[in-house]
Amino acid sequence: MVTTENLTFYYKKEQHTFSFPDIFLEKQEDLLVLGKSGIGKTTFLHLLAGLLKPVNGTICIADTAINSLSARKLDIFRGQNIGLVFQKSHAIQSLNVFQNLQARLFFSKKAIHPKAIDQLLIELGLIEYKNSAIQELSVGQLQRLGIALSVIHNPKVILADEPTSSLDDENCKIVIELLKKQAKQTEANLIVITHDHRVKSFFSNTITI
Ligand SMILES: Nc1ncnc2c1ncn2[C@@H]1O[C@H](COP(=O)(O)OP(=O)(O)OP(=O)(O)O)[C@@H](O)[C@H]1O
Repeated sequence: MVTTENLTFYYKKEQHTFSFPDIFLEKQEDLLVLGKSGIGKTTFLHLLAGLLKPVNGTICIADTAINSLSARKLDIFRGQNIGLVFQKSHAIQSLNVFQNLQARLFFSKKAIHPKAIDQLLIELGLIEYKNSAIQELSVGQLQRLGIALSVIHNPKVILADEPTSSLDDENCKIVIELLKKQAKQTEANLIVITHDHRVKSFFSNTITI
């Protein structure tokens, strides 16, 4: 469950103040956040992820008011409960695909059955790249690895920032369907922010900021 109330934020006091609409997502509910370039979509996502602190308002994820947590507790909460998908995968270049997933699990302090990594790689069409170097992956494969890295620890919320903007139509569809499938399997909320209107048809719950 994800709720926000009266969220405002500014980068510097003398700069523009962002006011974001309240959201109320029940368990497993998806949300697509649309808005033109520069309007504050990434800022909103970073607030939801606890990477930025709101000036006013509250953010509640899985019954936890994340803006009231200390920096240390917030880091732990994020590591365990939030999956972040970026436009480009943030994989560690010196590790292979499997090692990246192991590292992600290590940092989230969550244990899963070793076979669960293989299962996820099968679902994301990456099993044959399990021992590949990151540099050997295509853009679509890298984006699918980004999804694997964001869901391997079974987060309560998956937050995706422009996950499709560098992808062709076919990979755009694959990535959105995989995100939705993974969210469903782990009973997570999925929040996608984008200005890519191709994504609109996949979501019934949409807000524009
Ligand atoms: N760290 C920062 N310091 C100061 N201003 C910032 C910072 N990050 C973003 N901004 C400004 O805040 C505004 C909103 O940025 P944000 O990235 O949230 O927009 P966006 O809607 O995600 O844009 P896009 O769709 O182009 O990625 C922009 O004007 C941007 O220049």
